[in-house]
Amino acid sequence: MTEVTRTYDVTIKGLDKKGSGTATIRREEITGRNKNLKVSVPETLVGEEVRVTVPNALGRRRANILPDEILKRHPERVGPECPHFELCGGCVWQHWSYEGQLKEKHKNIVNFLKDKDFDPSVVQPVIGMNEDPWHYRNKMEFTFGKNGELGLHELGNFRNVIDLDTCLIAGKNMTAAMLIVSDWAKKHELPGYNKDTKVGLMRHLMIRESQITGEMMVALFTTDNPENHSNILNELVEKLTEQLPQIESIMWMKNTDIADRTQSEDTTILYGRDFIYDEMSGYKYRVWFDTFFQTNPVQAQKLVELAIEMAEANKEMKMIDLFCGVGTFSLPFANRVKELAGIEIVESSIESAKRNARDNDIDNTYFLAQDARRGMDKVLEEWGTPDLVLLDPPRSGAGGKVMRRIGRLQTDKVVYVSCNPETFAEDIVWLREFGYELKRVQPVDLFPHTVHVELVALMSRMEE
Ligand SMILES: C[S@@+](CC[C@H](N)C(=O)[O-])C[C@H]1O[C@@H](n2cnc3c(N)ncnc32)[C@H](O)[C@@H]1O
Repeated sequence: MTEVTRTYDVTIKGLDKKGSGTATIRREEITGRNKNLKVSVPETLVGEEVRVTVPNALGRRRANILPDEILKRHPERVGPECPHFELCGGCVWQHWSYEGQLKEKHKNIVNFLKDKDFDPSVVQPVIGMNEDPWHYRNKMEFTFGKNGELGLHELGNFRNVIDLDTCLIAGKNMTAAMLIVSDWAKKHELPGYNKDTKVGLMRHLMIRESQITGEMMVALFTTDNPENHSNILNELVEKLTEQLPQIESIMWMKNTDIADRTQSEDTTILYGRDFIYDEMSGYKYRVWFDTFFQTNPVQAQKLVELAIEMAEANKEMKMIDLFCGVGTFSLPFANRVKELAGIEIVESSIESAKRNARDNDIDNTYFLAQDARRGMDKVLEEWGTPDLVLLDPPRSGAGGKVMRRIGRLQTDKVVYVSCNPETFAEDIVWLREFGYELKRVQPVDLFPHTVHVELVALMSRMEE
């Protein structure tokens, strides 16, 4: 029998890493043999019965398909708040009650730890944004579509852009700025960049907004020089600054690289300066367009407070802040310890960390721009041995070499801040080998309505 487009009713059995429901469909192929097709069904929940239409796809073993209909609803299913939810790839769990999302995030952490034989009872309930889990982001990157749309990528399709008129996770002023740029670009029929043909002018729009100082940055990423568009740029600057006087930086970036990233070969300041001031935990930071700065400041501040509490830092201690970025943890810690060494691979972040320390009258820090492993060797040689290590690696984790290096130091405590429970669980296996015990894991939800979760964990050296 020939395989054709067919509709199936399936039960969602689990969730994949992207937060989509998963199910298996047994179906007859052209050869007459029955084969399994694994389907990922976004916007569904475990236990739900859903109807899906599977397109004709011979020999395919996996498919990603939006549901036609939910036949049996999960009790925690809620109506999405955002009108763009169904198509927009920005947040994947708006159909799930916030409480349900937090329980799932907790369960994921517990499961990753169980897999590595850690005691899961040390995992505390996730600290969420229960009062208001919306408009939490201080940075957004929007994309221009090839037909002039401006918004976020379509769910499961990076070629298409959803033309947004609202975004419920972005700060409200950020949406207002996005709409001003969107109207301006459409009025002047500025062509969006086509990723296939590599032709077109407008690529990305980055907006930053400090929730404390209120300062905003608007950065346009394009394929051309601003001089070729000078007749329409004043209009944009006037509109933005009239309606949003808190904007302190408007920039035009030229980016002709094929990589689909917000990077700049040549930056032109159209208005104000090339950075904004932000604040976190009471410390002042300069934030450039390419600075890694925690995107949910309300919750990030909780991470910092938890790390301080777990570390029990005191003025006798020397500590290393590994993967320190611009110093989000370094500055508050530096005021509590004798000396702090920060290590980070991105040179501009280290320059920024040094400047942030100076701006905040902190003079007991030593910052080094180097990769974590070599940086540790150099710090130990030139600066000395720490009494405490704090690490906050990227999603890929710190890796065995770095973790063994930390383990060999035999500090009493290691505080690990993680944005990926899977790599966190893999990394801390190494510390266990060096005699450390997992004492406490406190998850914090920095990204409501997405699958991501952060955590702070305390590892202590076991008594001999
Ligand atoms: C999750 S961020 C944390 C930054 C900082 N702790 C904060 O909260 O702002 C991870 C940082 O690790 C840095 N990084 C990535 N790979 C690295 C490596 N191999 N060695 C050192 N730093 C690295 C990134 O540039 C980034 O700043």
